[in-house]
Amino acid sequence: MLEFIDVSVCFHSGTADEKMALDHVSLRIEDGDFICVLGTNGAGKSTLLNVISGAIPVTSGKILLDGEDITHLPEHKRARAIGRLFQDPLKGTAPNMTIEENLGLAYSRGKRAGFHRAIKKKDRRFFIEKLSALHLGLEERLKTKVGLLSGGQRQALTLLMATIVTPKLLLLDEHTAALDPKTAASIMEISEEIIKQHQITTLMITHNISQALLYGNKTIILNEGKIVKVLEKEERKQTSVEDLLAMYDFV
Ligand SMILES: Nc1ncnc2c1ncn2[C@@H]1O[C@H](COP(=O)(O)OP(=O)(O)OP(=O)(O)O)[C@@H](O)[C@H]1O
Repeated sequence: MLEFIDVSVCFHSGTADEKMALDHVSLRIEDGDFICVLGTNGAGKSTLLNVISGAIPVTSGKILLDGEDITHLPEHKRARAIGRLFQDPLKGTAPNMTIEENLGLAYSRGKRAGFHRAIKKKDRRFFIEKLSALHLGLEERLKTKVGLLSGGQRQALTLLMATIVTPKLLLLDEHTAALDPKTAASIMEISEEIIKQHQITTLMITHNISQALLYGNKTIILNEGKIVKVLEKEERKQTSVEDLLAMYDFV
């Protein structure tokens, strides 16, 4: 379970550019929750994910993961428990390394031998099995350098890398936004399958309102650094895209 207790993030405090990107946010994310995060540009969505991953520090408040205070835990230490995907498919994989080397790195996350762990036959079989499940033919291309893959193939690989050791939390930051509609739909389908199969607690930022009501079990709406709405259960089922558009200005 992830808990935000009165978390604020203020950029350029005390200057003319002062910006309260998160404004006293309190939130409880239960194990297995799959939460879609909506909000206008600048609402604070990426900042929310950035403070969870440790990419930026909080100004005040606390973040607890499974009861442990991770507020000041460095990003690299949180990375063992938190998988993250960005809009840009080029982030998250090493282009000059092969598919199997990239998977090997992700697989050794949290293991003692770390970077230097050699890829064993058993690992290779496991990678082939995982890649086959993506239905992109990548299992035939273990020795291909990742820089040669298309955006969609690369995003699928990043998703696999982020989840090959099941994370406590998965953060998806508009991870299909840069892909063509067909590839985006396929990556979304693969994401949902992996999340469901391993019951991964997930936060997904999207600008697609119908997607935000369709996927996962909760939808939260951020505005000016505050959570202005949490939709779940019956209320979520009965909310339409038109309702949300009428309530909030998602420009
Ligand atoms: N590193 C930073 N330094 C200064 N200001 C920042 C920084 N990161 C974000 N901000 C500001 O904080 C506010 C929230 O930004 P954030 O990126 O979290 O919004 P967002 O909801 O993800 O927007 P978008 O949908 O455009 O990606 C914005 O006004 C932004 O300009």
